[in-house]
Amino acid sequence: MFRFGTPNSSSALRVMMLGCGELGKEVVISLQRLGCEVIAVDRYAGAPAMQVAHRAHVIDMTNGAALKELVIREQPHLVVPEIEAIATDMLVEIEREKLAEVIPTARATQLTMNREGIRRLAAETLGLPTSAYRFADSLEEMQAAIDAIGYPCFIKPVMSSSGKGQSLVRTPEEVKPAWDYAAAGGRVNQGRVIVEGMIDFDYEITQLTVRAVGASGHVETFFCDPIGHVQVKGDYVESWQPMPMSQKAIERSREIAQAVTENLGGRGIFGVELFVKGDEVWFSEVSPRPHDTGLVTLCTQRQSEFELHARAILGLPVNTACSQPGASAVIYGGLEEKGIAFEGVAHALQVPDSDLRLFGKPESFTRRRMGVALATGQDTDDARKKAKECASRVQPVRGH
Ligand SMILES: Nc1ncnc2c1ncn2[C@@H]1O[C@H](COP(=O)(O)OP(=O)(O)OP(=O)(O)O)[C@@H](O)[C@H]1O
Ligand SMILES: NCC(=O)N[C@@H]1O[C@H](COP(=O)([O-])[O-])[C@@H](O)[C@H]1O
Ligand SMILES: [Mg+2]
Repeated sequence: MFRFGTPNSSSALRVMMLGCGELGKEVVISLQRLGCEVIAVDRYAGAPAMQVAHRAHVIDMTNGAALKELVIREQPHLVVPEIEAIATDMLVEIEREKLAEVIPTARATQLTMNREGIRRLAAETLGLPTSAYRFADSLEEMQAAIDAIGYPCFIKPVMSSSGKGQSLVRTPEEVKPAWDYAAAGGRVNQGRVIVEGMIDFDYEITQLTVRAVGASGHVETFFCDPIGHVQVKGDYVESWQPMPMSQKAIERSREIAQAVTENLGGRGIFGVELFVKGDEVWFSEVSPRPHDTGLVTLCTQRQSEFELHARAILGLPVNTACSQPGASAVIYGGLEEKGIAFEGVAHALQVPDSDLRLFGKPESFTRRRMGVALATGQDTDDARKKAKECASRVQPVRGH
């Protein structure tokens, strides 16, 4: 389907990454290995994926005009969104005018950048089980929504990720602070929130689902083994694969993942977030791109989620097999500082079967993810212990 060429020549297969964090960095490395020419774009200079791309641009990706101008100038074959906060209406225009192919589809990026779009699609159009939910544009409306849904419930800005602006509200006293926090924490301040009833799950998983060209010559659906994870303040701190599940829960998870990803369409990997209690499964949300909890696949799968994404978008065959149990543990910055350093790296890698990724983000924040420890083991408990030990030995310190 695509002609593979030589980067920086007229035969190049050009891919533009919109968003250049740790997830994009690994996708870019995979694309580079397949000889693509990669153009990295983000809102700040020196972002992780920029450091491994052919060239980089710093623009406001929520500015549609700036985005289109850059696409016209760079003429990528593929545009690959890596974050939600992008002018997705412009991606629709770019797709319609055939300026580039948008991964997985412009509509998928539009629906998933806003919690309202994907929630209404999943619950109302596809009839999938989700938490109870309502949307609100003011504190008064939010209070009314909470009165209808009941405590405890989650408040989230409609546009946010990694738990930013998210609160768990248990009592009436916590309502106003949750509204204020949502207004401050949304990636694009819209002043609109979703109120979600709390699902009392046993555990939660990410069902990585790949839409790629299969042996039939058509796009088919492929599933990875489930990934278990632990979230703190709405952000993932630990993940492991494979997560043991009942056969029924696995089947239900895959049915839900298939329904959502088929509707979103296109090619690429999707991180379908699900809550599980016994054999019952609820849909939470979906990323039409690699998922942070899927960093674990760097040590567990024949082809990591990043390699799978690169292959799928390029029309190449994929293999979703998990070859060994493994785990990942996040390394946070722990300090507010530019150009930080990391101590204890050699000591960390003395943990048997461990590995590390240090993302190279130019600036550290206390709760910014700066790296991840990976480890394999006899089983996921063993791997989790090793990954956590490895992560704990890495000490972010002032760089000067
Ligand atoms: N309705 C809910 N019931 C129970 N737990 C929830 C609910 N909503 C969110 N959570 C908890 O908070 C976590 C983060 O929520 P969510 O995925 O919606 O946030 P996010 O900002 O999109 O995060 P990310 O971008 O990392 O996926 C969930 O993984 C889950 O642990
Ligand atoms: N849950 C979504 C997620 O993990 N996204 C990843 O975090 C980066 C932003 O990090 P930053 O906020 O540290 O710049 C994004 O670019 C992406 O790689
Ligand atoms: Mg999530």
